[in-house]
Amino acid sequence: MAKRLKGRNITLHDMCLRDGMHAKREQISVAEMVRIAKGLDDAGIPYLQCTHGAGLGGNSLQHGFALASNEEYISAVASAVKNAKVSVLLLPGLGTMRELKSAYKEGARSVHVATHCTEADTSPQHIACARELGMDTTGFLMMAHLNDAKGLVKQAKLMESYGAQTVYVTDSAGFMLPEDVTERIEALRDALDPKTEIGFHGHHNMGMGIANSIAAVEAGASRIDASVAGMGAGAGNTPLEVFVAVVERMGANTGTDLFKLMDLAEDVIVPVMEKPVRIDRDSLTLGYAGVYSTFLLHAKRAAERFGVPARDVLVELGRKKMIGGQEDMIIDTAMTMAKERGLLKEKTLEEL
Ligand SMILES: C[C@H](O)CC(=O)C(=O)O
Ligand SMILES: [Mn+2]
Repeated sequence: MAKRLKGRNITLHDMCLRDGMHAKREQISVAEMVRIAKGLDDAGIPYLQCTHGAGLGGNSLQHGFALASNEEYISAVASAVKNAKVSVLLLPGLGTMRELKSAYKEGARSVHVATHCTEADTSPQHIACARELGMDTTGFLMMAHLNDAKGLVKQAKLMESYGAQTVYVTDSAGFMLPEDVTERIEALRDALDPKTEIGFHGHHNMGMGIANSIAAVEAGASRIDASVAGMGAGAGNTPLEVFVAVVERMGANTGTDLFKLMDLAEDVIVPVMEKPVRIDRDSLTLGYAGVYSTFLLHAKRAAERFGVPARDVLVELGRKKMIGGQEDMIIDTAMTMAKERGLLKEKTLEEL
């Protein structure tokens, strides 16, 4: 039987030093970042993302404070790697063009400019600025399950018109099933310029990270985000070394060294994790209910504070279709639920 991905080239983008920051409550040290980045570089990973979990401008009360500034992380990692390109995440509004220029100065050469899947029109200045700097520029449509294929095409075309060289379908909630991915990526592939690359960023909350990324490649994506050992928000990103093993068996080329990646996962990244990044009751709920993976630890904290099960809070956040940037609504939701359940007395509410 012919190998389904025979001859396909896949460009991998590792996320463990950016999405993985969510799983570590932003507490990865510069030394740990450098060690992991060297390992990724040595294993042939072409792009690795490294910033605060929420990207440039992410250090804040809302999103938490990292152990170092983005500039410190980027500069240390960029000078430690030989071949890999260092990338950053930028959510327009949280990160600014000033911060993008500063990241470039420290050595960042690629950027994911990220917007909600219906709000590409908040990104033209940041995409144009990245192109002026000569960066590899991606438009990154988050929570893509909340827009249908036709709607996503409209948003992707906007990003392409602003100068994005790649447009990503981003399954921030780990909600999608392979057919959802196929439909969206095929629609983008049909509508965008053949020179524009298409990417897919998956979360493993429903155990679909590998299957969804394969569906994306089969439908025309050439760039895949993943994390060695899966270190990322929720149940983590598509586990990179597992993806490499599977697609190699299917005949694709990633240009990476699988055994080096396995060793890096086992010997370096897993020991750095605070808790195992895995599918458990709460991370599975993220996927099932369609909730932004980044909300997991915020929801667990709010649930504990107000005595409501985290799963109930997450289901409610999914029902309300809360999106990135609405982190304060997690506390509001948990508090309202506690009040409705008679767990909060008015006096206690005032004290809060
Ligand atoms: C800020 C988010 O963590 C971006 C991301 O990785 C996603 O939406 O998924
Ligand atoms: Mn993510």
